[in-house]
Amino acid sequence: MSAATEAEQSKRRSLKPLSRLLPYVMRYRKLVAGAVFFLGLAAATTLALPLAVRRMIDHGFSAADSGFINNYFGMMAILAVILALASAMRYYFVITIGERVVSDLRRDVFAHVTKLSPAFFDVNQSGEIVSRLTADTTQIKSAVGATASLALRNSILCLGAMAMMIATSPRLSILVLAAIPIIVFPLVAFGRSVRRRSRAAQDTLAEASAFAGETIGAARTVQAFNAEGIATERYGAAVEQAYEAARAAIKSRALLTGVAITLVFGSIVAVLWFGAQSVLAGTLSAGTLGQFLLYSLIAAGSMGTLSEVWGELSQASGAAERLGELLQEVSQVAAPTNPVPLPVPPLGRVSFADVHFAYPSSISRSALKGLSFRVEPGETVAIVGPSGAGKSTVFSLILRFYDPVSGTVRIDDVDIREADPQKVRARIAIVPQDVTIFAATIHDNIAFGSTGATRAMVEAAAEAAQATEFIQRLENGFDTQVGERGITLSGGQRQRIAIARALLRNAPLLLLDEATSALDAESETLVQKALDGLMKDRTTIVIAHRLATVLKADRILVLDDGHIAEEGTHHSLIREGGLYAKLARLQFETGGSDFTAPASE
Ligand SMILES: Nc1ncnc2c1ncn2[C@@H]1O[C@H](COP(=O)(O)OP(=O)(O)OP(=O)(O)O)[C@@H](O)[C@H]1O
Repeated sequence: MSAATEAEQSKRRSLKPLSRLLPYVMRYRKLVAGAVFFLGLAAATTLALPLAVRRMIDHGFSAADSGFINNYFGMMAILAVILALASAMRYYFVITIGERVVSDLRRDVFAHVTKLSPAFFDVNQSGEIVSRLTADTTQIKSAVGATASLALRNSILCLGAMAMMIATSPRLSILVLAAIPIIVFPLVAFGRSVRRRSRAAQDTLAEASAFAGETIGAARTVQAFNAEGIATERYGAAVEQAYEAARAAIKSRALLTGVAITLVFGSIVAVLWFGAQSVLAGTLSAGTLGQFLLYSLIAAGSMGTLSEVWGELSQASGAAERLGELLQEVSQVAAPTNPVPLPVPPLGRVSFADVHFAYPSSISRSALKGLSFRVEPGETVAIVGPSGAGKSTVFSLILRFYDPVSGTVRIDDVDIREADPQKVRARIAIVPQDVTIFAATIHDNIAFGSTGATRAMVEAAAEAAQATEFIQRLENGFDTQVGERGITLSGGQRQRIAIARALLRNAPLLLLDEATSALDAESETLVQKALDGLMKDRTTIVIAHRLATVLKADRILVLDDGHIAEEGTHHSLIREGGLYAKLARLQFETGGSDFTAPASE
């Protein structure tokens, strides 16, 4: 085993990460107090039962003593009722704590993750994060609730039963103590192998699940390529592998159970044999032996449970550690302690001053190389340039998804690194190329990001975005539920929803990434009209793909390899005969409507 995996193993075995959960648990002191009280009561009642049994055996069953026997049976019945009540209450408190803590944890992790900068999402898969949010928290739920209470109950029972064993018969207890190492050592060794194998089984299953998630998410593509068979085969093979891994784990576990029972009961039988000899010799009463037997059964049973619980707790500890890492992740674009306020009313001015930038995930390749430009309030500026020139990167920096390596990005004359990112983004409306539609109603999709928007405002935005007509034709109008990722809407409809969303936000600065996919003439006209309404009276920076858009712009910035290669109007740039003229010529020659596609040459 390599040093790294060994370190990882010992880490996995440590339960320390579970202490991270303590503050969550301690928020609910009353629940914890209730759980501990009933846990103690149930354990004490269980430990009291064998005492009653001994008195009964020793007293013997003779008809003359029916009153005495009745008393004892009455007491046992009362103990049973207390045990039942205490167990029910313990269950209620313990499980409620688990559910409560995990709900809080899920909310906290989600809130934290959604605030992390895009640099985090460049290197972390969303599927994995979601799995942490669901699978890891579920593991913690059982750990904090049921498993922790099992561990505590059985620890109390085990210690209590052992103490009672010593009190009952010190001589027999010494024999039991001598047997413990014989039982424990093989079990610990076996337990390790079981854990290793269960871990392997879990990992294989996680891989199979990831594949299933990806394939089901892309069901359309899979069917279009007739790849259902291959996908099923691959999934089948992965599931089979997970089965084999699980079977290996089950085998070791079965063996562990067999060995454990043999050792534990073998030892008990041996100890009892000695006990029986003592009873025969008259040095021990039969009742005491019975009492001892019951305590050793309780101790053995609770030890068995503890060994199982240990495995579950160490799994939960791994989950707590992963979630802890996620919670410790620091956003790279946090707000400064004393943010500089942005001027009121907003101006709508943007400037880049000698901005150099490389994505954190590919730091050696500069995406922007000394970019400088200025966009004045109310201006419409088009950015054009070959694919990969850095156009989308400009938008990402304006939105402060990333910070420049050097140079300054200013909005309304304030360096956005010194402002609160939320305040900066509140001044920006964006219509991206790939519109994100959520699985919600049309109304909620338009109102997304505009808290407090009234129904009338949403409808007015839809009207201005030329969307009312198609929305009204939907089954439930604005209350129609759209499918995941807006799958039930056409491309043009999705764009108009995005435009309505941006209109409703009513921000002074509009970032528009024109869609490259061609719409039919009617949709195109509607989208164009909607956009004209949106761009009116605000500063607009548009990544332009259409001639109509560049013709309308006050100014065109031609971006090439992370810097501004040319600047001017359509006509002046054509006259210059540089990169823009080449891009435009290619467009006319091919008759296409996309400016950026012809990147080569
Ligand atoms: N998240 C990212 N992580 C690492 N590199 C990136 C990331 N996004 C873009 N890049 C790289 O940065 C450079 C500029 O990309 P950008 O997306 O800004 O180009 P673009 O001009 O918008 O291109 P297109 O017209 O094709 O969308 C490219 O070389 C690209 O590979």
